[in-house]
Parts: sequence; structure tokens; C-alpha cells
Amino acid sequence: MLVTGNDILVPARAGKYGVGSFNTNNMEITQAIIHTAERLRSPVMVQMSEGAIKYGGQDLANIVIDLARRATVPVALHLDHGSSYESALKAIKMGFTSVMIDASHHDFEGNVKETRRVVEAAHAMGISVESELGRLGGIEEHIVVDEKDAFLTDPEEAVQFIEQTGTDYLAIAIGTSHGAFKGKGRPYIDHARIEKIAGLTGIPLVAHGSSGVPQEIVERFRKAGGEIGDAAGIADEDLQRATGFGIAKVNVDTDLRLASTVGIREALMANPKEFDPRKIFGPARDVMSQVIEHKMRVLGSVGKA
Ligand SMILES: O=C(COP(=O)(O)O)N(O)CCCCO
Ligand code: NA
Ligand SMILES: [Zn+2]
Repeated sequence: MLVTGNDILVPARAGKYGVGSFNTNNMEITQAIIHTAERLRSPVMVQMSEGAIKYGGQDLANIVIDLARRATVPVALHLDHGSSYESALKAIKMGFTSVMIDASHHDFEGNVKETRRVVEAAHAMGISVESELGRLGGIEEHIVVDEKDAFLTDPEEAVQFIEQTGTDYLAIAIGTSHGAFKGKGRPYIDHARIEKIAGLTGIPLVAHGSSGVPQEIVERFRKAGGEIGDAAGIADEDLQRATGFGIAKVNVDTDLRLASTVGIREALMANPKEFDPRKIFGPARDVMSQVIEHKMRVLGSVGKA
């Protein structure tokens, strides 16, 4: 069934498990996400960035909304990294049931102002809101935040921010970053900081940049002709510890990008004569399902629907 982000994340925070919020850009990714959630009886969030909306528009949103409505588990459609009030409202008009306003590049007051505007409008329409305080490292699609400016979320500021905005859930900077290169070897996760913020706040917390970049998938990517440097993602045990404190929404995009590309490359390598798209995109869906299943097991959302 199609539900709001709160319907999924409030129980997740209370139950101390994480729910994957997976980015989609086409039908096969959407099917892999929602069918795997149904198979494992797991709640799930499907998210579209502004780039995905540019790429697939209402066509793609309608695929997600229709699959979500027919799903036998709770599914929310979430706007990822909404960059403006207008973008958030446009997404709500498109049928999204959860929206992020990412105004974390403003100063505290600017972030509060922009976030509160979206919260008031979204709440008037029964839609829940994610906002962000603190800055991830790595590339946030439209913003490059280099190491020296990246700063982790201050726990006291988080309390103030939540009070002043009414945000339903909050993305915090705790050491993760977007993309396949999250740091040499094992990225540093500030668990003490997560515990402090979770202790001072009651709302679901969000971890961005939570792809694990499984080495097995990276190896298969290389073997099937892909080129990638020394890729590293967040360790499963770090993610499990984080959800134990209060991280309830866990964003995953890179793992699906790698998995789908592995499926396509392997299909083309295995049979150069193949030109039936179902034989090329079908395997992508299968590899993505395996990666999604692993993530849901790590997060503890299996059987929670
Ligand atoms: O936090 C994430 C995903 O992080 P990851 O790159 O670890 O999958 N997102 O918000 C997805 C969009 C960013 C570009 O990937
Ligand atoms: Na988001
Ligand atoms: Zn993100």
C-alpha cells in the first residue's frame, strides 16, 4: 500500500531497525525494490532525485505509485534531495508521499527558514518531510562539498533545528558520503555522535551515503569490463550499530547503480549476439534484487511489514 514516510519511519525508529530508501530511475529498478520488499515482508521507501524526475518524469512516478498502491507491504514515494520549496511542492503534486528539502548548504537560520516553509505546506497536505543538518562529504548531486567544508551534525543544533522546523525526520552528517568512494578502506562513522543525537531527539534519523559497495559486486563489475578505482562503502556492522541508536531511513543508490550495470555487462559479455532488451535488463533486475535483499537483512526490516 502507498503510505507516507512517517507511516514507515516512526515504527522503524521505535523498533530500532532501519528501512532502505532506494533510488529508482526506471521500471526494473522499481520492480526490484518493491518485489523484494514484498518477498521479504519489509516496508520500503522508493526515492527519486530531481535528476530522476528530469529523466523519467510523471511516467516514472506513476510506475512507482501504481506498484506501491498494489504492493502488499507499506511503500512510500520520496523526493530525494529536493533543492527548493518549488521542487518539493511539485513532487507532492506528482503524487509523492514524502519529500526532502535539502537546505543544508544554507547557514542555520537559512536552513530553518526554507525547511519550515516546506514543512507547513507539506503537512497541510498530509505529506511528511525530511530535512538535513550538517554536510556530507562527497558529491551531493548538485553540490560539491569538499572535505574541509564537510561538517558533521552538532547534537545541540539538531534539537534546535527540529523544534524550529517541525521536520518529521532529519538527515544527519555522521561520516558517510555519497558515491562509491567513501574513504580509504572502511569509512569512519561517528557512532558517539549518532548516539548523542538520537538520545536528545525522538524523530527518525536518516543516513545518506549508505551504500555498502560490496566488493563482490565491484569485482564482477571489473570482470565484466567495468572500470572503477578502489571503491569502498559503509560496513554492514557500522550500519547495524547506527540503526540500533535511531537511524531509521537509510539511503541507497550507488549499490543499485553498480548492481544493475553488473547485470547488463555480464549479459552482454555472455552473449554478444543478444539484442532482446528483456535478456539484458532482466539480469540487471536480478542482481539488484540480491543487493536489496542483503541490505534489508542488514537493516533488520525483514518481516516488519
Ligand atoms: O544518500 C544517497 C545515496 O548514497 P550512496 O551513494 O551511498 O548510495 N542518496 O541521497 C542518493 C542520491 C545521491 C547520489 O547517489
Ligand atoms: Na532523502
Ligand atoms: Zn543523499
